[in-house]
Amino acid sequence: MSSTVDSPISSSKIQIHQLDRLAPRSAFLLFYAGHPPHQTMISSLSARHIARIARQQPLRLFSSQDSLVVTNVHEESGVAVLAMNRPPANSLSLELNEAISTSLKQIESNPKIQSVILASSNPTIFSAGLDITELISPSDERLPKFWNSLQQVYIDLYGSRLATVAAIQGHAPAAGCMLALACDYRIMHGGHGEEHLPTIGFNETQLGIAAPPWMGQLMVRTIGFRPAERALALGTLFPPSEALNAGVVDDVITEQSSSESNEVLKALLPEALQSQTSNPVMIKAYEEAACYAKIPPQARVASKLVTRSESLKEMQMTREDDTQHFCGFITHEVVQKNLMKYVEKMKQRGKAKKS
Ligand SMILES: CCCCCCCCCCC/C=C/C(=O)SCCNC(=O)CCNC(=O)[C@H](O)C(C)(C)COP(=O)(O)OP(=O)(O)OC[C@H]1O[C@@H](n2cnc3c(N)ncnc32)[C@H](O)[C@@H]1OP(=O)(O)O
Repeated sequence: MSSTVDSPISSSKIQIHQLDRLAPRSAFLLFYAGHPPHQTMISSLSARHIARIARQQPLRLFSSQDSLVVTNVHEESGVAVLAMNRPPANSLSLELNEAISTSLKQIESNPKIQSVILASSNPTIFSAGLDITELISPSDERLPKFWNSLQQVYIDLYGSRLATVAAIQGHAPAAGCMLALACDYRIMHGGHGEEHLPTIGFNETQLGIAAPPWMGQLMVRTIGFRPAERALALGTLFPPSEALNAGVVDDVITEQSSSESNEVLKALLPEALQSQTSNPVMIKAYEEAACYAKIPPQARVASKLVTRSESLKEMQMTREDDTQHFCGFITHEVVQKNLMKYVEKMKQRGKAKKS
């Protein structure tokens, strides 16, 4: 038996072939069909259940509005998109970190996909870094779990078999910058006039904290020792042109979106990102991702291992110590005071903006 299900969240159609007999592979089947996956919800439905609903009515696996991450794959070009979707600022909570790792692994499990674009459904913020509320008066149980989930995102992104391209539409401070630096290629939007320039960098010292060694070293490996040493100490947030000059990003796109939407992007982007089909950062990110996807994968992955395996090994070896340092540091009284002050300032700024 074969039936087709109209997906409410993308224009793609899912072919369901003899789904009743594919119980253990149902999530895979949906994923291969190009449907944005959401592991929790998919795994909570049995294949038999899905098949029954599929015969009767359009299948709504999840709503893109309440997914922390939205994904889609375009097998023809070998490119996928993984977009963070946690309003208002894509700040990294335990759950968002886990969703990024899970979705990346799901994309990796499709042998037809060679590249992934890491993007944001927010057109002005790539990611605001760690969710600062995770750091204030944290519980003893959640804090190490939270940090572990961030380490895991780094390991998964930096060590991915996929070519990873960061489409940085807007701000990317601290751990938001880490996500971008863990990718293979970074494209940043040049901003809309001098007053609305997005920035990228490790601003931790401005919050009274310091980037952990693996994050700091990521900047060192990207822009070189001396510039990184200075940027880390000062907590520099680079506007686009400075980020390009320093080598924090590989490309800056200053042109405005055109009115014509790009046909490939229409097929590639998840519904939550359909407004970005004429966005020059996305267009460039797709071109770059497709370019990587054409390189013989074994050779591409081997070359990535040459530059990344040592630091990944080091990360694995020091991971537990890193978690202990982090928890000790964050729960220190002085650090807690600094963080509270910072959040207070952030809230005041938000209020002033709204009034
Ligand atoms: C020896 C070893 C020791 C190891 C020790 C380790 C120590 C820890 C290392 C941690 C490493 C990583 C750290 C981080 O990532 S910390 C987070 C850093 N991020 C920031 O500082 C960004 C703060 N946000 C901003 O500057 C702006 O919001 C931004 C430029 C991103 C966007 O500005 P915009 O004007 O467009 O938007 P708003 O400011 O109005 O923000 C919208 C709403 O989002 C909320 N928000 C923003 N950022 C965060 C955040 N990071 N966490 C939680 N919430 C955030 C903001 O409050 C607004 O909310 P409301 O709409 O409710 O007002």
